[in-house]
Amino acid sequence: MALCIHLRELMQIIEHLDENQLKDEFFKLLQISLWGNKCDLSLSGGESSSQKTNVIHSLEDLKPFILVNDMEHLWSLLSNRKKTREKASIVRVDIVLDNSGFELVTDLILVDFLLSSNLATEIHFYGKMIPWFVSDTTIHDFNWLIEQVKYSDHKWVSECGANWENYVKTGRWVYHDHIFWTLPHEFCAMSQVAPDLYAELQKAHLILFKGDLNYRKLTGDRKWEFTVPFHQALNGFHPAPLCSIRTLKAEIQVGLQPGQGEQLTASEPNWLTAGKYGVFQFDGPL
Ligand SMILES: O=P(O)(O)OC[C@@]1(O)O[C@H](CO)[C@@H](O)[C@@H]1O
Repeated sequence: MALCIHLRELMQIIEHLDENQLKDEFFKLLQISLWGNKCDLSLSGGESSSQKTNVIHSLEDLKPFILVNDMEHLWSLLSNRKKTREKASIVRVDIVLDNSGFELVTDLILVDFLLSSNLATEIHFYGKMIPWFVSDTTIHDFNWLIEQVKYSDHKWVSECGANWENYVKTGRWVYHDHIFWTLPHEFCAMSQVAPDLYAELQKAHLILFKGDLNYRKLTGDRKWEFTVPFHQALNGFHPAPLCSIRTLKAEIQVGLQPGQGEQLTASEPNWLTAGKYGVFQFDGPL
């Protein structure tokens, strides 16, 4: 609820924000979406992991836990495109969703902001046809959430839901299903196994991959050295510029500075799996 209210407050002033203020807000909403990925039933042992404190107030404290931070690349890509594009041209951001519930709210708020700030003109979502893990987003969860938000008793929250419904109706938000997301393939096999999906992703100007499972599939779930470049670990999967937004819950991480992984292992043996650390890891030309 607090996030929807934050978004509505932002909408009131968005036209008056200068470049730096807009960038600050973008970075805030990116981080909220990152930490939204902490809310995962696999970490809470099935207990509800809804957000009880307002995450907006914790962002500064959480910054040291971002191990790779390519948020600047995302800003450069989208803000340059906004400056140079023709008026009627499309800027498409695709988002490969992860958990439903709180994480999905943070994702919808982020992409609503992208449209409202004209950093993007169209958002394409990818959910799962069947959940891989219990909390994975399906079309049912996506529609249900929009409906719940729309019928909130709080006027501003319900306005958010009404806007989201309208985005879907007018085609500014497009939801895609594809069986590939619940097949056992790593993403570098997509162009062979699901060329239609790969071609769809190629239409994006930026693809956001949410969560740990998507990171594992992006990097082929291999035991890479921590310093291997992200680009290399993607193993030829480059449909469009992309960014993983992920808290670490599995024993895999690439693109770190020399010694960074070893230092963390020495001080916090479970740093790879506890969901305490996060990354914004970008690959692509700017
Ligand atoms: O993709 P998510 O939701 O961020 O994480 C799901 C996940 O934590 O569950 C598994 C363990 O049960 C992990 O390997 C896996 O990555």
